[in-house]
Amino acid sequence: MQPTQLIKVALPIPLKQTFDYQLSEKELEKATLGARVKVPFGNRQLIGLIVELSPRPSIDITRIKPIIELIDESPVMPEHLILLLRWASKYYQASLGEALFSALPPPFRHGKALKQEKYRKWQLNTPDVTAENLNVHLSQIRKNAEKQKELLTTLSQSSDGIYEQSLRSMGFKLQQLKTLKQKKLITDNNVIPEIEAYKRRDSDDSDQLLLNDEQKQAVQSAISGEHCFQAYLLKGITGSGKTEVYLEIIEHFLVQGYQALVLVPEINLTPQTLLRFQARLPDAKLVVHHSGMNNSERLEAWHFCQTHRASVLIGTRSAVFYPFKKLGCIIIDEEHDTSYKQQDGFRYHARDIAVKRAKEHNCPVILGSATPSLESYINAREKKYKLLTLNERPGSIQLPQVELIDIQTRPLQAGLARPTIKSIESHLKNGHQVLVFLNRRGFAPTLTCTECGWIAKCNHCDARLTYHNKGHVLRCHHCNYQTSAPNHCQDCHQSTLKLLGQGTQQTEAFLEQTYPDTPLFRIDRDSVSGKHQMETLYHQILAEDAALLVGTQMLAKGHHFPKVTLVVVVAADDGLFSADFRAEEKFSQLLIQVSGRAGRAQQPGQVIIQTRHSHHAILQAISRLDYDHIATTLAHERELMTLPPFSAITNIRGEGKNESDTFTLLQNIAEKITTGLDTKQQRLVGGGSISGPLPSLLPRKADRYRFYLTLKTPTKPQMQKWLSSIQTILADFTPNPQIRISLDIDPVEIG
Ligand SMILES: Nc1ncnc2c1ncn2[C@@H]1O[C@H](COP(=O)(O)OP(=O)(O)OP(=O)(O)O)[C@@H](O)[C@H]1O
Ligand SMILES: [Zn+2]
Repeated sequence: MQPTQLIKVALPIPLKQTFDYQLSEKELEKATLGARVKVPFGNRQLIGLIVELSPRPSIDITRIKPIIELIDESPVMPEHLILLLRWASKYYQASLGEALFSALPPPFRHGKALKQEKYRKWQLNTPDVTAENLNVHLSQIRKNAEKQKELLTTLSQSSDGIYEQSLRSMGFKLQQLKTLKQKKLITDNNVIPEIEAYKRRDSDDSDQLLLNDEQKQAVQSAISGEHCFQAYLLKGITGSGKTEVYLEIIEHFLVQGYQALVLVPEINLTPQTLLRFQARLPDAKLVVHHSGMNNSERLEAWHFCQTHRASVLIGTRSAVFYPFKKLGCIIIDEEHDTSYKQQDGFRYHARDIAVKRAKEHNCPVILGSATPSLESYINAREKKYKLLTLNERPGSIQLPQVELIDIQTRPLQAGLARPTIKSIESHLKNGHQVLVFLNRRGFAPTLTCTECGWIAKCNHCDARLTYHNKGHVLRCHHCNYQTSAPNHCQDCHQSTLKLLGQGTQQTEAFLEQTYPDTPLFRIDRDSVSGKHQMETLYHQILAEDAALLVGTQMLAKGHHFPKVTLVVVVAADDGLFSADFRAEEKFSQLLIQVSGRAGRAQQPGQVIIQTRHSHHAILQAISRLDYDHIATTLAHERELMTLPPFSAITNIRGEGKNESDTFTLLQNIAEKITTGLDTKQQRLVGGGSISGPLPSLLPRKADRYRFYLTLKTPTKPQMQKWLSSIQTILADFTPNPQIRISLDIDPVEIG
């Protein structure tokens, strides 16, 4: 066997290496990088991706097994994407195979064949067969094979071939094509259908808004670099028209024949967003990617991007891995949103990958937000990203007035203070809409006994059970355990049970009772399932005048409800005090986003934030909607404590059924890592430190105990060096099926 008949294959398994297989000569002719193969692996058969042709063998050549089948004759994944995922799998310490296969649409993972006929063109086998000598060849075809003759004649009339799809719609069969090919009369090749160039529309079109000066300036800066890499942070207050800026930038690149990738958090990929893009870019071939799509939709979207038949892809996190022919720009909307971080399996950060990707494609990337992540904030401050700012809302629209109402000593009704209720009343009376925000579903988060202090807790998690009035049940929001709600205390058996705290159902019940004639819409994960329902609700809300909207962040982020003039935050303090060093950042981002839903059209907006800590500096700054102050303060604190972005961290998580075994395993890993650091390595990793094991924020979830270790180094490259040197240490801990160890690089959440 020649080494040239070998390939390296990445398999969707946690093992980090790639595997050698051999091909027959015939297979070798057809094999390409990025094509799939079916291979034997132990006593299983797996689908893998070819990541190297003719490599040097990594094991004794006689032990290399042949593949079972070559599935594709053209790549399902282009080379540039394989390179990107190779980098990402290294950075995030995942196996290359797992990274590649998590990027591919699911049907590809299961070995489904790539549909080629749409793109296959057939023509005469020139120069042997031509229109001039056609009769000679026709006479070689069997007399009664009329269809074959007709097919050959048809092909002779087209100089550059005919798509297989067109031939089939003319009534020709695949078998006839194959027979003529066997006779060497015709040939086929895969071609990419041309797409029409995008045409800029007249600027007097009604869908196109006249940008204000700030917007114009932002667009100008972002397109001035033309086609070369530059990251921009578009910091624009809520309702300042960031989307219009994105659209203008995208159009600039479409006109030049480029494609655009737009990443949005799951919650923002609403039909309104799509309509807005379609209305503004009517000639753009738009495709979407989100978790609710079925397999064939995903496959089609993938094909369309790969062949440049789609010019704009709007998608959630994993859209960052779509193949593009000619990528012109990347937009990351609400770049601070933590849903860009994948929280299990291949734990990548789509924002960071997108920036890397823009570098590879040599194109600009625009990160937009009213409340940028501290990472991007600092990158802009250090001039790594160019800062573009929008400080005003277009037209004469003002930012809302924010008022803090201290509820420490006030009587509350269903969590609402008297002045809050009064304001709600006055906005409703004026025919406006009120959005009541409460980041907790269910009726009440705690059921307790007033006699003995018993609290209803989940049997499987370290968490309280939430009472849901629908069905009179207690439910765990972490593992979905559910039980019917007791009428007596489970400890002292007295009927002295009491519900504490508010969830959306309780606020809904109270408001429904108080304003029986006002339409009320509750929007949370229990009441709204799926995009269509949200879409219907959205239209109903738009059609109403005075109305009450009660909901969780599902309602509070990214939406544009023009009639909402009052936003009420029922309980602001959840999340202000937490062991998570990012808690204050996330808290401020959410509250400023929620506040930004008020007064987005002509009517001025008002925001009421109820809190028990109205003097807290963060809440004070939120009430001025002064995110800059918050970001600067938090950045200063992080710098003092050398926390990210002023250092790099990695969490090594352990999850197991037995608490002490899990703890001990992590402790042993920590010890091994510490003793493994000789002085030279110490220098290399900049005196990196390791802490823990500590219990996760939720120490037990679904009967598994969770601990984590934290590695910290001054910089990301140092972290990368350290991680590659401790790989063998981690691999040495024989995989214990009872305990799962995973690495989370640049984590956004503690456990
Ligand atoms: N130049 C403009 N002239 C008039 N209206 C505009 C202009 N730019 C944007 N708008 C309108 O302002 C509203 C808010 O714009 P958009 O949704 O783009 O803001 P945003 O910055 O993305 O807001 P958020 O971050 O709060 O989601 C929209 O209704 C939009 O049509
Ligand atoms: Zn639970």
